[in-house]
Amino acid sequence: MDLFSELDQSNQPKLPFIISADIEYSYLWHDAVQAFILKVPNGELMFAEHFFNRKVSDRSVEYFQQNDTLDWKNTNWQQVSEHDFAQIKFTHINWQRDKINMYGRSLYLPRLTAWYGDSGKRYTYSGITSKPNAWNQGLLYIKQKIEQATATSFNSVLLNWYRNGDDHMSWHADDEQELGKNPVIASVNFGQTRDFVLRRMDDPAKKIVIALPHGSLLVMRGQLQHYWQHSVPKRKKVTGSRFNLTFRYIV
Ligand SMILES: O=C(O)CCC(=O)C(=O)O
Ligand SMILES: [Fe+2]
Repeated sequence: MDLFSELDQSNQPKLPFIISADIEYSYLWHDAVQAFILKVPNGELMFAEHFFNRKVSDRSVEYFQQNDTLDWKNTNWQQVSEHDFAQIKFTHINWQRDKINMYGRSLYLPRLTAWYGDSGKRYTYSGITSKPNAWNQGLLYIKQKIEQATATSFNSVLLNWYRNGDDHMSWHADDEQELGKNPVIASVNFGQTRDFVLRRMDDPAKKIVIALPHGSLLVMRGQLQHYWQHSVPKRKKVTGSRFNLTFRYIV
């Protein structure tokens, strides 16, 4: 019996990801930050399942939805009409219902979005170029915690609000030029748990599925955006809201 290998394993929690059998990977548990570091071909992920405590996480869900019109706890946001939504003034977050052009038709994105960042930075996502909203206290609090844990500085954040399991994000890579060559992207999650799925660009059957719960942090880094795509698929059984914040550094 190899006593020492057994000791090592007993210290290391099991990685809570579903990984296709033909992906070569290795991981370690980083006790100081209570996070897994996963190395996959052409990239690295860091995952802290309980990065923000319950109090901060619950408060964030409230903070993002506070508004002058509707009781956020009892609102089915998916059913608020375009007209009604446009009348609502959110207290902290300037939520948008963005439209994109697809094959000459204008369609709503299947989620709400907001972009915050240092002034003077322009950013393009889903073909939309926008100017950032100015930082507020809540977002700066979250940013500062993420910067400490990742030893990285960020100057912008894209917020996504998935109102229920119908809202989703299609396959893409965060490979916009303004993010630089090998960006560090830190993704923070509040509200309903949703699956985040990665797949190899050269072999889309190779997948990694990560359930991202309330208060979790997932960091993507290395060459990942050049070799892997990611998505947030529909989940019919999910009825409530999920908020995702991806912190980025715009060059
Ligand atoms: O909601 C998520 O977990 C992913 C968001 C994302 O991929 C993005 O904003 O680029
Ligand atoms: Fe992305």
